[in-house]
Amino acid sequence: MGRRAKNKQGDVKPLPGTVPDKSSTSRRQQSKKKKAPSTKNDSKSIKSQKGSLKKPLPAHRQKKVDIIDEDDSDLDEALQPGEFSDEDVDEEETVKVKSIKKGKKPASSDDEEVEERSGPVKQLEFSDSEAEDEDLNDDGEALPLGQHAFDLDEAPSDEDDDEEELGDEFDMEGSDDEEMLDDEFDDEDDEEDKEGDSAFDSDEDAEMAAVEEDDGSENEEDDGIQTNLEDDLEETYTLPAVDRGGEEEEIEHGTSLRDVEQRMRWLVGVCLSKDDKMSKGVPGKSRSDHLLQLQHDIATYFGYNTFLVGKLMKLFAADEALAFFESNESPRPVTIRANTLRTRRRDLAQSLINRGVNLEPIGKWSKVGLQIFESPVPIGATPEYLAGHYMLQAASSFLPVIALSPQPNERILDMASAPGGKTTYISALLQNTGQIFANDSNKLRTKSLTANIHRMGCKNVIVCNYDAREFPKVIGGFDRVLLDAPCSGTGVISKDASVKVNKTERDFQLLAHLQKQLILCAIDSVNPNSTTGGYVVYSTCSVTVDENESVVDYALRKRPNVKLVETGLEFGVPGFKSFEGKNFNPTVSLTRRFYPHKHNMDGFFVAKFKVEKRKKGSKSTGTAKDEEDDDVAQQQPIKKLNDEGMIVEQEEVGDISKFDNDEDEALIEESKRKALKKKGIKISTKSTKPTTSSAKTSESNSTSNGQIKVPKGKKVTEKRRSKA
Ligand SMILES: C[S@@+](CC[C@H](N)C(=O)[O-])C[C@H]1O[C@@H](n2cnc3c(N)ncnc32)[C@H](O)[C@@H]1O
Repeated sequence: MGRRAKNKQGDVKPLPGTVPDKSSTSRRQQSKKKKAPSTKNDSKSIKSQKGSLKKPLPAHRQKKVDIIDEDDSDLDEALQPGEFSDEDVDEEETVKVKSIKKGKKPASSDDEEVEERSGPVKQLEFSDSEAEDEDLNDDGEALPLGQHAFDLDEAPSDEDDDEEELGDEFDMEGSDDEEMLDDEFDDEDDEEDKEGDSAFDSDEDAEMAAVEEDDGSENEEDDGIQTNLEDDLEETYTLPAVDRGGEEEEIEHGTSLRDVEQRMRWLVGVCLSKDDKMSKGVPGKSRSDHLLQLQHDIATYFGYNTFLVGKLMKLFAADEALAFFESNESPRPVTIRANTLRTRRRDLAQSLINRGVNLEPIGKWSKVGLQIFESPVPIGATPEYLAGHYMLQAASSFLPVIALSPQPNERILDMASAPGGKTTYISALLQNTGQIFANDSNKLRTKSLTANIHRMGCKNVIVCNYDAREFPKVIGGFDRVLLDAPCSGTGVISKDASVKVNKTERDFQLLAHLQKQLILCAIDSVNPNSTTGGYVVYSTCSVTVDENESVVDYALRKRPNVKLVETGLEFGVPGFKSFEGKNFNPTVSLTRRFYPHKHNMDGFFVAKFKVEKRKKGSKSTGTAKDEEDDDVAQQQPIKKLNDEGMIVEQEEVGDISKFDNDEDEALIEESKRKALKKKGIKISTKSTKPTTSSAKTSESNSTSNGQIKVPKGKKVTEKRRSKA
């Protein structure tokens, strides 16, 4: 059981919709509650997954690892609403980590620790040589270090355009067709729609009405009710939230959090029961009633708003939902990524072991990851860290880069890249060849990005500061594009508990809208003629369907020239093919979901698209902005360069497709002139006017395929690759 919510010492705090009946039977019934049997066995049914990180030790065996990352000290200020970054949290100043790895004796006292540190240097054995065999992925391309080839079937084509309108994106109605999340190793054909298993997807009301009629009473004291809990229960539970119709009201005064926990576990067992008559539950109450109470109890116990609990419960069966919420109460493992531009993982591991760090490889799926169990030194301030030998990086954050599978000499766009965990990984996989355009719309965050790029020794990165919806107008024709989208952060609640209470339905709508705009821009920024690539990877650190499968399905509908392909990831559960009554493109099952309770890593989502050439006369040739016609698009200000090359808000949303090269050139010249002036070099205005050579420069700023080359200036921190 995870740690309790903050309000554990007091009485149950009122939460919207968690309603006790203060006056009548409900209250009376509450006082008669008895401990419910634990549903721990139910939770056990959630399998531990391949690729999972090692589970945390009990709290008393945990020690602190100090993580000090100076580079990211300004990230919190810089982070804007809706811009949750998994990396930010990875690089918090202090993180509790698991102390001792499985099978190793924990240091039980400080003396023992000292002894261990000064003892003989441990030798790590790495079975996976970092320099060895070059794997090939399913497209025949060489997989970079840290990746394995998997024999995966070719994804079915989705060339047939689905003309379905985007009308019900935000439909929150209950579903009668919701998939259970299957074990990822199950054959897809074996996947079953387990209707009714997933929280809130079964409507039992009609049946329960019949049951009520039969019973002739809703009174739980009715002797006629038979449950298999009777031996244990003198009296049964009540459903206070349900008894008051779920209205917002003061709740359950005097009910301890312990009582709520017990009822919550009991409710899980009731909701999982296959018995349509709900004989294990409160007489006269439907499955929906029990689920509603479970939602309220989870919200109360773990300190969420009921809206978010309801939204997240829809993803899981009741026992898995509880496991998910419990896992959000404990920290994920501290992991680092060895920077192969500066060192090898085995050398890094040895150096850290010499400092007394207890670590081991992250798992077979990565050749560069290390899991840190305990460290006597701040892991974000070791000499190795400062020298750029590693990045503090959540395990989940490796996944989109592995899926992207960048190949040497390619041109890559990382659309939302700060603070650069993934950018620097891509750079390492490219072995400092090619070019990475690392973009982020948040100017302050690009500082951390730039700092990380320098620390890690990345020489192939160009930092840009645009609203990513301006791509590909800024520059296009990329071999691969990573869109690690701004999201709600529902996958990283263990790192940012504020998500529990600060998200509304509107937030999810706005984020999904932005993500849909961004994904079309990502697709349009890819060169479909790329000989080595032609891929987009979309990822979020959120588990909601709105931000994941819905966005992917939207992209498939709007861009008939793209199809989903295998991510190449060894584990993760398939994305939902349908949700809340809405069917997605069946290939959406090629996307992968990752969960804290299954994989012991942050909740994450990864999808990989192959971008093909557009067929002549095919639809959807407009920009992402053209295609979003509701008011949300208009709320996003477009930015442009000021005369110092800085991004500034533009009052009117102009047509970004109408780039004015002359105007750009004048701005660039003016910017150069100011920069020189700052250095004390004065140039007459005359000399800055376009000359033949500058005209040539201007000309050469447009490539044959219409891309606008990025001029040398503030935004360009590294030289461009010659390939372009
Ligand atoms: C999940 S974080 C990216 C983390 C990053 N990929 C990494 O691995 O370190 C999302 C980022 O999107 C940026 N962002 C938000 N809206 C954006 C937009 N319209 N265009 C570009 N970047 C945006 C935020 O500033 C934030 O840094």
